[in-house]
Amino acid sequence: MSQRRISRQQSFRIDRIQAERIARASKREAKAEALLEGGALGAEQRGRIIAHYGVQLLVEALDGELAGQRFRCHRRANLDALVTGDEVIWQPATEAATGVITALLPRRSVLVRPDPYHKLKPVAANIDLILLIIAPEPTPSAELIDRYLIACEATDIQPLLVLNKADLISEGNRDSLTALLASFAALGYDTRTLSAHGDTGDLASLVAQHTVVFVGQSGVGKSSLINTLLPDVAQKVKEISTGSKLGQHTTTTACWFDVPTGGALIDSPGIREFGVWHMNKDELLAGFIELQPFIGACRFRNCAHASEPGCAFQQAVLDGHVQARRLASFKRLVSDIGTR
Ligand SMILES: Nc1nc2c(ncn2[C@@H]2O[C@H](COP(=O)(O)OP(=O)(O)OP(=O)(O)O)[C@@H](O)[C@H]2O)c(=O)[nH]1
Ligand SMILES: [Zn+2]
Repeated sequence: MSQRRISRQQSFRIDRIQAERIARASKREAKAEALLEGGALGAEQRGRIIAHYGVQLLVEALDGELAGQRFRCHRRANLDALVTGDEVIWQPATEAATGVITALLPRRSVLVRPDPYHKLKPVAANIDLILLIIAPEPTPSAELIDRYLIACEATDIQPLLVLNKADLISEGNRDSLTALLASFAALGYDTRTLSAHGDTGDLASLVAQHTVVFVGQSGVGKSSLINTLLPDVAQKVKEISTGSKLGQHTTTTACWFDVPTGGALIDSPGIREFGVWHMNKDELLAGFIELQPFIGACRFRNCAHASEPGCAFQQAVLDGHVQARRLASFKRLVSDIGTR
């Protein structure tokens, strides 16, 4: 992936948008402080961020008599960025279905992506399973899968590699697809083969036990899988991504969907692109889990893992501990960031 270069004109635009954002932020925080000073708020309790509505956040109450109900909330000034999936402390206000968020509870995981200034911004929190979807068509690229997995490793969220469109497996592609899945299974990644249009295997029960996101390249069947598993949700995601109901602010922010059978889905166009974002050299290396035991074992400290004598990575390939394709992929990704 190449970093986007920002033209002068674009950068003025970004500065203006940023200034507007700051102005809006101080306004919404002033509102939260006014509500807090007013003193007419209900008891502090736990809630979860479900979506962003422009300056307000939609919070679902997690405890007590309000559990399951949703409240449009302002946020205190001193809070860090809040994202969908965050668990928070909030207080209901006197106006119906509104409230104030006063604290962010610790995150179990967070997905981040770079903003136009290359600063990493959180986009969703507390996800515990990434469903990385591939399919016979579009033809899967092992290197693209590597990149998604690197991004997963950087988040500490468990990935599951799912080959969708099993009905399109034929004599012509069976061996290569089987080998592809096996090569990632050999690294320790869990895999599934299923079909959004047919047998979805244990996907429903997996989703029911987790907070999941679906990622993968365009056309692999993410929408179809969501549609098969959660028909109501698929429709809502569509409305959000076209911005038809909730306004333009929601087009890039993630939304939380409770799954009727348990578990939840967080989805947005931005999240679906997860994994093709910028990564630095340390993250790249950390993302190749099978290389970890060999880090620091090369003879030369600045080893490029090419043809140097005493390269532990090359030796690991010769010894059958590391796949040659994966080492080549790692080196290509490192050289890509070096030339940007
Ligand atoms: N044969 C077959 N086709 C499928 C299956 N799942 C999805 N498709 C088809 O693949 C195409 C793309 O599916 P989508 O669900 O739109 O893919 P997506 O990953 O959501 O694509 P983006 O929205 O572009 O990210 C559609 O024509 C689907 O009908 C499947 O299991 N079998
Ligand atoms: Zn080396």
